[in-house]
Amino acid sequence: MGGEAPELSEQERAGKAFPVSWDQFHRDCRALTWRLNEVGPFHAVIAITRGGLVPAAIVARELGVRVIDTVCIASYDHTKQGDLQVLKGISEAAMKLGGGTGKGLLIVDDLVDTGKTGKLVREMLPDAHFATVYAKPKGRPLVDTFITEVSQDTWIFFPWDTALSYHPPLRDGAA
Ligand SMILES: O=P(O)(O)OC[C@H]1O[C@H](OP(=O)(O)OP(=O)(O)O)[C@H](O)[C@@H]1O
Ligand code: HPA
Ligand SMILES: [Mg+2]
Repeated sequence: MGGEAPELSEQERAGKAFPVSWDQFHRDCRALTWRLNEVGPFHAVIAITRGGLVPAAIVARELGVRVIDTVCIASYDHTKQGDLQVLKGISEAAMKLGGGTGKGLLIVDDLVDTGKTGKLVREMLPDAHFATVYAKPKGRPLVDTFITEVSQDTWIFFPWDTALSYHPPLRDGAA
């Protein structure tokens, strides 16, 4: 009977919550672009889907880059990380722009956590510049430019994954 404890999701293990609003996310993406503007110019932006699509659009708009490609990777099923699956690689046209190694290309993602996703994309484009909006300590060494670091035991809630909802008063036991 019943002995096994239910496996905790990464989010449950994380413990701390870091909710990000659309407004905050937009400001953080603009701050990221200020830093990237010192590093570029870039021939193209490569968004790691799906989370990288939103910052990639904002960053590309600010930098005036109109060539945007995707690398499509699935790993987290809501909050649990499984094996990484590359559903779509980098296009031939973007590869050509980066001279086969990614030189002059800008890879964008919303965050690095363990760094597994970033590592895989870096292997595809070793000379590209890798930027994320947020970084956790384990993944941080993989990133060239980021804006905000949060602790490894923090779960970031993005605005496209969340909705406003009722929150009970502290007096009634709200955390
Ligand atoms: O550093 P890691 O531990 O690899 O985690 C970071 C990756 O995880 C999330 O993507 P996810 O796989 O959940 O897919 P999504 O972007 O489609 O939501 C996030 O957008 C990063 O791409
Ligand atoms: O902290 C996180 N928030 C949202 N998605 C994620 N994918 C890996 N880590 C995270
Ligand atoms: Mg992602």
